[in-house]
Amino acid sequence: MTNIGRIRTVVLGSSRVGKSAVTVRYLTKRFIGEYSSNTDLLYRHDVTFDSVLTEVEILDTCKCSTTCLFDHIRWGDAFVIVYSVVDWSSFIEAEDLLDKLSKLKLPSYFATLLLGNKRDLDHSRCVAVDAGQELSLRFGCQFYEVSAADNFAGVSLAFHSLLRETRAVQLLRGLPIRRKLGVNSVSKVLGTIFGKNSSKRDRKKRPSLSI
Ligand SMILES: Nc1nc2c(ncn2[C@@H]2O[C@H](COP(=O)(O)OP(=O)(O)OP(=O)(O)O)[C@@H](O)[C@H]2O)c(=O)[nH]1
Repeated sequence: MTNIGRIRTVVLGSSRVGKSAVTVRYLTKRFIGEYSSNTDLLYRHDVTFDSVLTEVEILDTCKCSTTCLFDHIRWGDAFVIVYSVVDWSSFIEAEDLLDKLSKLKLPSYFATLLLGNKRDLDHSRCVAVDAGQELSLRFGCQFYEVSAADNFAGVSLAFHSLLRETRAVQLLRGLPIRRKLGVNSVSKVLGTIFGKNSSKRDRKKRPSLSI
């Protein structure tokens, strides 16, 4: 099994949208109704998927200043932006967070998941699924709607999907930069190898082996 290192995940969003609920649901499979915490909490756990062991750190944030938000953005490789489907203002805040993220970090350095929580409260819903989908398309991030209260599978699927993408982003960033060859350059290289493009003068210069 290969260990490719660490993924730092930050869970952001308005207060009371269920940031702690989704984090704890993902980590323990349990739903705990009330969390009394007014500080950020850092969790660590190891995940194995596709036979690769990865150390995952998850920072469950609480409301913080702009400076502290910038620190979180700098720190993270993966971001879960949570809103509640029954709270329109939390959706607006999610949009604002996505905007800040896209302005402060290069796309090759992170992956993002937009997570609409509390879908079990469908009767009081004020954020349509389409609105979430459109927002995620605008910012090129993943999108899931879940209920931390009702369902472990959805939360788990959403986190795993984000972690997979983050790992891919990290792997891509680790690749050596190669000079990109355009179509013309490729045909030129092939022509040089097979001698099709070379002029008469060039042909004379080509090394030849006489026995
Ligand atoms: N119905 C329903 N309630 C939920 C769900 N997830 C969380 N809650 C409830 O929403 C409230 C807030 O949940 P938290 O997980 O503490 O939310 P938070 O975003 O971490 O809140 P802060 O730490 O205050 O920012 C609690 O009463 C939870 O029981 C859900 O999926 N469905």
